[in-house]
Amino acid sequence: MAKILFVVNPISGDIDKEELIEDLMTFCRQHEFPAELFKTTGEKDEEKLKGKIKAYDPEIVCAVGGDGTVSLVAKSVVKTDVALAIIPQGSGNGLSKDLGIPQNFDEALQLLVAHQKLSIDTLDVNGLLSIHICDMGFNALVVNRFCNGDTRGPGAYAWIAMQEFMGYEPKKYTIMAEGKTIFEGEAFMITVTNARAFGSNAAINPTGVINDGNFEICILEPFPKASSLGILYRLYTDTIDDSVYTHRFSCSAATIINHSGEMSQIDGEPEDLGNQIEFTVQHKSLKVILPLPEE
Ligand SMILES: Nc1ncnc2c1ncn2[C@@H]1O[C@H](COP(=O)(O)OP(=O)(O)OP(=O)(O)O)[C@@H](O)[C@H]1O
Repeated sequence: MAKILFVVNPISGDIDKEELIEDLMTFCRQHEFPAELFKTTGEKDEEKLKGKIKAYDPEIVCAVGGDGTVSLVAKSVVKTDVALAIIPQGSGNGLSKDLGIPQNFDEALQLLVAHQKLSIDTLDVNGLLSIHICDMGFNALVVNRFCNGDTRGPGAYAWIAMQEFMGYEPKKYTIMAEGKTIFEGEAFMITVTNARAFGSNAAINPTGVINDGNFEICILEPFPKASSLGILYRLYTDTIDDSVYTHRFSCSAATIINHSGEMSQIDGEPEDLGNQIEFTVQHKSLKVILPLPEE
């Protein structure tokens, strides 16, 4: 039976985890899975988790939290044989949705019994790992304010986005890939991703494939406020390519000059990536636990 380490974030998604931890342990006893628990504290979690994985030597490390918790586990198991499982308990749960992992607790837990393992691509961003979405511009600002605020949950994120939207000034970027400049100018946001959609289900990269050896750069140029609803509609109907304000470019390596030097975000966590940001795909570098293919 697979040896499992559960990594539980006690604060993610504003959800109390005590009862849930009981359920996890009962489930493992019922299925005779050897299992241990690692609770995050928000302080030196990566260092402590790596130590725990080395000592316990699990086959599966299961993230029980939001995108930040999933990212923490991914950093600890990337380029190893240890597989990442996800029980979504966050505000957005972006990667788990993109991977087709059930959002319901009991269904996600059942994946530990019957699943397939798939190796997916990740991104190296100035030496940091991105498993889902890295962006610069408007969303990064909202993520930054969300992470520094006191309130969690999807409502808090949407509230901050509404507050910031009206006054947001687009920033200047230069994007180079495959030996040429592919974009130079102002943008509302630049999203670099291997996946399809944000945790809100807004599909910024509707044709993204998570293990094809390429990632996409999605440019949302400045747009009149009157066009916002139209852009939102396109994001939620997989038709963002039809907008005159967007471009997508597929590549395996790129450099972005973020002229304003404003904060970026990687997988839901604010990051100061400086002015020059280098992206490289890490092909099939992360093993993930997924639902069995449909028959
Ligand atoms: N015990 C803790 N106390 C305070 N902060 C914590 C604790 N454990 C983890 N954190 C912080 O929680 C953040 C990660 O939260 P996570 O992304 O899992 O949930 P979320 O933000 O609610 O959901 P999502 O990312 O899906 O929107 C990290 O910033 C991490 O430092």
